[in-house]
Amino acid sequence: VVGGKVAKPHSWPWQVSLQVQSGSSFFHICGGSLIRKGWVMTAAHCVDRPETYRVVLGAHNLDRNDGLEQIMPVSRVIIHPQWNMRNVGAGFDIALLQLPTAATLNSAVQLAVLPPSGQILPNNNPCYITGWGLTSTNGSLSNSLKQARLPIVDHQTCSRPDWWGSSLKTTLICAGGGSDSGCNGDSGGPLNCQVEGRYYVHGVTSFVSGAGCNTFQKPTVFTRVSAYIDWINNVSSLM
Ligand SMILES: CC(C)C[C@H](NC(=O)C(F)(F)F)C(=O)N[N@@+](C)(CC(=O)Nc1ccc(C(C)C)cc1)Cc1ccccc1
Repeated sequence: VVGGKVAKPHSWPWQVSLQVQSGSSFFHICGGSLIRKGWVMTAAHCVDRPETYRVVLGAHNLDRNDGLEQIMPVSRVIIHPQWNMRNVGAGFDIALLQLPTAATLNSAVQLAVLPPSGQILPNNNPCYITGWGLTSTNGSLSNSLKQARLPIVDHQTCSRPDWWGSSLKTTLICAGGGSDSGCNGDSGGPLNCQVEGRYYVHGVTSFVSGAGCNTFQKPTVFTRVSAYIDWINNVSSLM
């Protein structure tokens, strides 16, 4: 997250750190959201390669244990069947990770609330991106979870030629476009949008401009969760 601030610990209790094993240690590669006790939603591009993954629930500072973390291996990776890593622009950048056992819900670990199928938020709807991603375009990961306020940019604006252009699919959401943005390592994490006083996970962080994470008029782009509710329900009802 470029800009924004360090989040109050455990204030986004569905936020997950997706980590990959390298030798005897694990390192953060992406965010995710706990959507069922046994299921995490993330971006397909995060789990494109066959690696040994684990998820950390209830974390705040990835370098320090505060005793509220739950660490789980990933028992199954289900990538959207229409995802094509050679065509990120087509969308479908969403995947579900099955956990071997159900997470324990408590003050630090809660389920994300997903929006109704098909819901489209209005321009400027308040939303927050959260993640441990780079804090500047060529910078480093944050060890503490960060948040930045990224208001929704409606499709009409975001698909303008000097914004993301007409190829921007309606199954994607834009948010931000100013000095705050997502960045590498925030991928797969939630876009938390306030609707009538409650937070819903409306987006899965997908991409930013290759010219720089917080490039003017290139808002952070998210998979629109409300376009995939049926798929999510079908997959996460599997045992
Ligand atoms: C792996 C890609 C497909 C998605 C990756 N996503 C992220 O980093 C995210 F923002 F989600 F945290 C990304 O944007 N990667 N970049 C490598 C940029 C990138 O690949 N962006 C991009 C933009 C558009 C498209 C399609 C729509 C043409 C594909 C990739 C990050 C970057 C940005 C600035 C400087 C250096 C690195």
